[in-house]
Amino acid sequence: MRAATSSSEVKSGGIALSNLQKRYGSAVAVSDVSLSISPGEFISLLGPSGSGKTTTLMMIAGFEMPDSGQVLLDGNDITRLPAHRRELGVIFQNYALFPHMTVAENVAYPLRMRRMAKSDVESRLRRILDQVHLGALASRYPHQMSGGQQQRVAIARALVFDPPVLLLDEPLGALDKKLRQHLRNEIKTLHKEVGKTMIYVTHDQDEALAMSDRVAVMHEGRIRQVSAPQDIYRKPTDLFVAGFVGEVNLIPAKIASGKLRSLAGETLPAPQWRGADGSATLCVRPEHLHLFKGVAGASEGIQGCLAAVTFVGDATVYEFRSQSGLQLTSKVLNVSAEQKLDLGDLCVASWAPNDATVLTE
Ligand SMILES: Nc1ncnc2c1ncn2[C@@H]1O[C@H](COP(=O)(O)OP(=O)(O)OP(=O)(O)O)[C@@H](O)[C@H]1O
Repeated sequence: MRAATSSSEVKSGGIALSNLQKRYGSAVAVSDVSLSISPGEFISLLGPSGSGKTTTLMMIAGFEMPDSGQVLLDGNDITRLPAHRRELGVIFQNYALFPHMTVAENVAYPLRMRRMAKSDVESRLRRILDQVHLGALASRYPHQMSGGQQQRVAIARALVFDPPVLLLDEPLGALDKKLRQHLRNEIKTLHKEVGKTMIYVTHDQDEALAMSDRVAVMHEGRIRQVSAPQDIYRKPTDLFVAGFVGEVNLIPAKIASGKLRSLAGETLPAPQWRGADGSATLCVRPEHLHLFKGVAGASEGIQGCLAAVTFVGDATVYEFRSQSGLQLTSKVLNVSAEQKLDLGDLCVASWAPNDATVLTE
């Protein structure tokens, strides 16, 4: 028999979005978004400004109604349910704490709204404040705390009523870089501890890659790819994703008889190609592109010369210009002080076949 719980049924936090569509006037903000999120998963919606991330999150939260499509929570259609009846935790960039309430009062607010018994409020409050390391600051007011501490209060307030899903809209956007990094680790740890489904909106690719089980990359209202962070970076399936996440060299190519050639006719190292002949773009990350000095006549790769060398601390960035005018970037970690290439050196740019991704439109 299932253990007795509070009034509502226990929810496990699985979310399914099915063909969600939202327009503002004639502008399409979200177009045909479908996504299945497992209970306990940490998923990021990543994309540039205006790509539809917040609108998607707001439709899950119930603050926006889709024009068509469905939002399911644990298999139940909640598309038309008002936000306050969805019982999902929501955290915004600007904390939205009540300035005249202490930390404890802010965090306890959702429980008081639900008319929870005072003793239960106290025990829940103590537990959640400990979890976000705010136990010692319970009687402070928001203006007496740093931005990072205020954001922790907002997280505690969203978690205190034990929602199955936490929706976070750029929660670290207002903080400086060091604090962002610190808090993203804290949120990740908290995610492991509480095991809630977390849906995290960000335009910061490092944040999305570092925190998520999966990343959904959005562009112009559509999801372009949903994959584990490693696959988003190593195996982009879409030109927008390849260019948006990390740095990449994009080399226009032609495929003939399964072989890839640059437009200047050079043979390009690439994984075995089994698709149709035609045009393609070969993607190779700067850290995978190697420059070999003076090997004119090499059987694979692109010939050219070194156009710029930039020392960036942990690495050196080499700008290479091919004989046909292509500009490519190679990044080499500075493991020794030795620099093997000089400006103007003739060299061949090449890479391991499996480090390249071939994309066709
Ligand atoms: N209330 C609104 N009225 C009119 N247009 C809107 C409204 N909300 C969003 N939009 C438009 O819908 C599109 C998607 O906006 P959305 O806020 O979802 O993008 P986003 O990816 O979250 O961007 P950002 O990172 O800048 O917040 C944008 O073109 C935006 O201008």
